[in-house]
Amino acid sequence: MWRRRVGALLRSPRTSSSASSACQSRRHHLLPSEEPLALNRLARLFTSQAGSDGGDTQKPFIAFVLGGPGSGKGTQCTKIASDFGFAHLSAGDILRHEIASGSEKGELILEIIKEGRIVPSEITVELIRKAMEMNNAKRVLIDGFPRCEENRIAFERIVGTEPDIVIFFDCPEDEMVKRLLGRNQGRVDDNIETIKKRLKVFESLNIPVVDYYSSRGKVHKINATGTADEIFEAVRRLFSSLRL
Ligand SMILES: Nc1ncnc2c1ncn2[C@@H]1O[C@H](COP(=O)(O)OP(=O)(O)O)[C@@H](O)[C@H]1O
Ligand SMILES: Nc1ccn([C@H]2C[C@H](O)[C@@H](COP(=O)(O)OP(=O)(O)O)O2)c(=O)n1
Ligand SMILES: [Mg+2]
Repeated sequence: MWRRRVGALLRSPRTSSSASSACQSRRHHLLPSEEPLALNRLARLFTSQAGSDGGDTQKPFIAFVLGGPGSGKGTQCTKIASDFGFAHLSAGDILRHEIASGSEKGELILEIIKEGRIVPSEITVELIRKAMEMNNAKRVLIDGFPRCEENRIAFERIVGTEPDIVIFFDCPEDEMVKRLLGRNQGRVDDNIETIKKRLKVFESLNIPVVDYYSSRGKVHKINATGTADEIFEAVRRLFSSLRL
């Protein structure tokens, strides 16, 4: 079911009209023989223990996962996906996938990420929307999103819904810097100059989003110091208490 949906998505006018020219030409000339490859390539974007239920289009349970760069969002999301049957959509991974595609949009994204800035929300939200549509999971973690007020508003406008909960991993800055400098994933933004810019962006643009959701009673703050397993114990208690 969802493979048909993805096939349609790759051919859909919306996809081709919203894609940049380079991205568009790639999709227009996608040969039938290449389509399964493209579907598999796109499907690898997310890790889903929930698996797609192949047809239920009710609104999924959505958890936004926030925290500074290096606070452990990706590490904890992997554990949550595995233990609680969530699809893990990492906004950063989705953007890096677009970079890897060689599209014009990807080139723009790369320049922005190198400078530690935030990608225009229409780009990020459209990519997240497509990943959600392809996945069709009942439970979704959106990792590293929203990064700013514009992200939040664009999600509500384009996806048409709000998160059920927001997880905020609270980690001291020096610990985040230490973790990022030790991440060794070859990322263009894990150098001290860019890290400093990203931390400023986090304080100035991301924290106000946490405050917004706090005012609506949606934030669950987790102390993100200690080992990954120790932190996950608190995460496990939280998710076990949810009526999923
Ligand atoms: N509790 C922890 N203690 C020490 N290192 C951690 C911890 N959690 C994650 N890390 C490591 O820190 C780095 C950043 O973690 P990651 O999950 O990518 O954070 P984020 O997605 O918030 O940037 C990774 O190298 C990861 O292995
Ligand atoms: N909602 C988002 C998420 C990430 N980005 C950009 C800006 C971020 O510094 C980079 C990397 O994001 P990612 O979530 O992978 O970064 P960390 O895992 O927190 O280190 O991507 C964005 O512009 N908008
Ligand atoms: Mg991450």
